[in-house]
Amino acid sequence: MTGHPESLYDAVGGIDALRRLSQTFYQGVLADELLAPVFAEFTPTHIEHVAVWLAEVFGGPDRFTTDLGGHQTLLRSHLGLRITEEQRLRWMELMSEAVAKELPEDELLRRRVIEYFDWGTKIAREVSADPVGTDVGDPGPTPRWGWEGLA
Ligand code: HEM
Repeated sequence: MTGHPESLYDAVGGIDALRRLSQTFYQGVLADELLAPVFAEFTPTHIEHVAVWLAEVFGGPDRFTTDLGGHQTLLRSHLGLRITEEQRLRWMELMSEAVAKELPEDELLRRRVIEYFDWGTKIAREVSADPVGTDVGDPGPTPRWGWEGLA
């Protein structure tokens, strides 16, 4: 796309920007009374794992697939959480605030990133209704999200 780097990963500023985004987001989550209980098992590795996942989704290195178990592991992490729509919307609100704080002031870029989160949180919520240990099957490769949305 004219004037933009090819991938959303490069446009946001690479892994360091995604780490800052994830860090800021989790600060908000852990201070939030609706979401903090959902993240009772939180450990600081979450921050890095979310950044590595987002890097892959946005067209950067595929380290979540090669080192962290890939798409299936990501889905499994959400089993049993029983995420409500209210919690999903709060998640979106806190992530939107983190995007506004940490990502470049590029309207299209921010819109595409938020669209990904809206799509992804709906899947997380759906998966979370099934109990821990449910066979999630083969979900295929990690989804990729670009300037036109889902690739
Ligand atoms: C696009 C949306 C989402 C993405 C990209 C995402 C990403 C991730 C990743 C990468 C992990 C694994 C962390 C690790 O291995 O340490 C994880 C775990 C988790 N996610 Fe999400 N997530 C999303 C939506 C949500 C939503 C909507 C909720 C709840 C409101 C949620 C709650 C959790 C919790 C509680 C865990 C930790 C599970 C555990 O303790 O193992 N996620 N998520």
